Amino acid sequence: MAAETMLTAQDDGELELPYWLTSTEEAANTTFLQMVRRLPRLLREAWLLGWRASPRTTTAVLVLQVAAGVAAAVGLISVVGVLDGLLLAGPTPERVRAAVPSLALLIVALAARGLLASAATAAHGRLSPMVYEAAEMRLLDLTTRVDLATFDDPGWRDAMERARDRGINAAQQVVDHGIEVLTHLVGLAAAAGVLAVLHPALLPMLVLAVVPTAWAAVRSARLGYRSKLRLIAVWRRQRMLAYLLAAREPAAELRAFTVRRFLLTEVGRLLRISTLEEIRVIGRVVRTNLAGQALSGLATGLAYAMLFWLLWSGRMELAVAGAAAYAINIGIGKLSELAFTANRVYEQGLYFSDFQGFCELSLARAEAEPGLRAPERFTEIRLDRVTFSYPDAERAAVKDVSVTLRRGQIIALVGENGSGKSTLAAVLAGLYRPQRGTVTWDGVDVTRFDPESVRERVAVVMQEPTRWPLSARLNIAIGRHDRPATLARVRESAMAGDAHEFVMELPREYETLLSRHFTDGADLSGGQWQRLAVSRAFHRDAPLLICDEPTANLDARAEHEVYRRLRGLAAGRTVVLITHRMASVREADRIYVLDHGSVVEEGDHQELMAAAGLYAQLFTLQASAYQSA
Ligand SMILES: Nc1ncnc2c1ncn2[C@@H]1O[C@H](COP(=O)(O)OP(=O)(O)OP(=O)(O)O)[C@@H](O)[C@H]1O
Repeated sequence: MAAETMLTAQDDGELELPYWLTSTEEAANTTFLQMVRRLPRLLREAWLLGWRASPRTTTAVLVLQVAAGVAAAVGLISVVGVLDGLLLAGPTPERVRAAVPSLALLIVALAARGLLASAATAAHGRLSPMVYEAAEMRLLDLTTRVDLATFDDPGWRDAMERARDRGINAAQQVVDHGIEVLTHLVGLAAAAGVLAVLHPALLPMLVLAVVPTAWAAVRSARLGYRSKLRLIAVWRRQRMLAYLLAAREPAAELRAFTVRRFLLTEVGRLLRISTLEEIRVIGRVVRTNLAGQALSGLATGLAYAMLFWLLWSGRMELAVAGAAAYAINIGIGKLSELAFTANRVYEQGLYFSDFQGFCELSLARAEAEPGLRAPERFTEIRLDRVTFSYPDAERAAVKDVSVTLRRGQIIALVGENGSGKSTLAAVLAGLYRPQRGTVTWDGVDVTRFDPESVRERVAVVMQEPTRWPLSARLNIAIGRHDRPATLARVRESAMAGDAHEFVMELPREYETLLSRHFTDGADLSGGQWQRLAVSRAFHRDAPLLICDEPTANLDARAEHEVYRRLRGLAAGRTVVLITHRMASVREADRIYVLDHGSVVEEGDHQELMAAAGLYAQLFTLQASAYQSA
């Protein structure tokens, strides 16, 4: 059974996946030192990210956080002053008096730190969602800017999934933790400065105490990231299947084919794999952190032992030792916080690099936008020896095809399933760029036109039209969303597409929301959706209309109507028609017959019938089926 062979988790929890579920990406092999070296770049990127979202708020957060850090540092120095004063030799009132100025400074510093930290938190609270918004918008902008072929590239889709999955959040967190790192750095500088003044030998002890914790944190982050990298394809598939189990559209087929158990088993298997992997990783993370903490504890003990030795051997005064003990305590706290937040920056930086990687990849794949706009109308579109292959495909979907479309003509593309008709239509619509050959509009190569302007001259009725979760009116008007659409115009388009009648029967007529996912939403039948798609294409009012099986779901009357109107529309326009219904093709001005991506016959109906080739075969087969029925 397929489910049996799909995925297996070995006893030790290692992943064994089919080839299409493994990520080809190399795992993160960063070492601790590399992480430390990477930190300044990440902090700079965090700054840039915040700056792009809001320069004012980013500056405010930074200034306030650093000022709060400075106030905390002043507080620390004044505590040392207080201890110094209190632990002096001499009568108590004098010692108290000596400590008073430092105490006053401590109170002022604490109050200032409180105020500054609150203001910083408020500014930070504003900045964080702004960064999220900017990151999400950037991702969506780039996702929609790449050409359609990129969407068929599994590598790009994997990168997009990773960027979507954690990248946007990571962008926000890199900024959040990046700011905290700066604050802790200021605090640490104060503690280290105090210690260096009190006794320089104590400083390395401080560092020694924190290195193991930092190492453990970085190693844990890396373990987690590597495991996520390995699991990303598993999650993607699991989410896809979980969506199908919960979505409305496949609900009927799911029950009719009683595939519930089969799919549940698949989802369960995928979940099991990720659970096993996560349990395995968490075990290793806990062991790593335990080792880090034990070593840190040992080093802290050593720092205090050194302090006692300095005191015992008379190398340090009691007052100084008291202040040093306090500074060590604070310093270790600051260093731990710094290690923790720096590691958070590094950890999120790994996911953030997915976000950046995706942005770079998409920018490289973004369509070129030459300044020349496609002409409003054309007389002739010519495809000359065009070849197009999908990414990773072994065989070209369209091979060496030459086609000429003239204004006012109806051109039909026929052929068996998979012969390349839809792909050729997509090339005509400017959705795919051929790898070989040229497409010219009145002699000008389309690559010289802004691709968006080419597509503006084309209206397409897709094989599976998109069911936009919008009102019936907008589902038609979206065909020309850039122009104001009066209800009268929308109604006209609906009439042309034979959709007006059923729309008027909907509870709120043109304002009815066409989505069952919302209250009061309505759904349409397959044929009604198709008529709406035809209306949308009519509404687009473009010189080139491409209809990819526009009538597959239509009843005989509706089909007849659509073709009658299509013929009417062809005057002054060009219509490309893809259909398996040979009777609808008869009246086309020119028919191209495709087989395995190549044009094998062309001509009008009479010529092709006379040639007695593939077209005649397909036509006679259908005609005889009708006659015998
Ligand atoms: N997005 C895609 N990615 C990879 N290969 C694809 C993609 N779409 C189609 N193909 C492949 O390209 C070839 C031509 O497909 P196309 O959809 O153009 O055929 P068609 O003639 O329109 O078929 P049908 O009559 O079934 O609609 C097929 O072998 C198909 O497997």
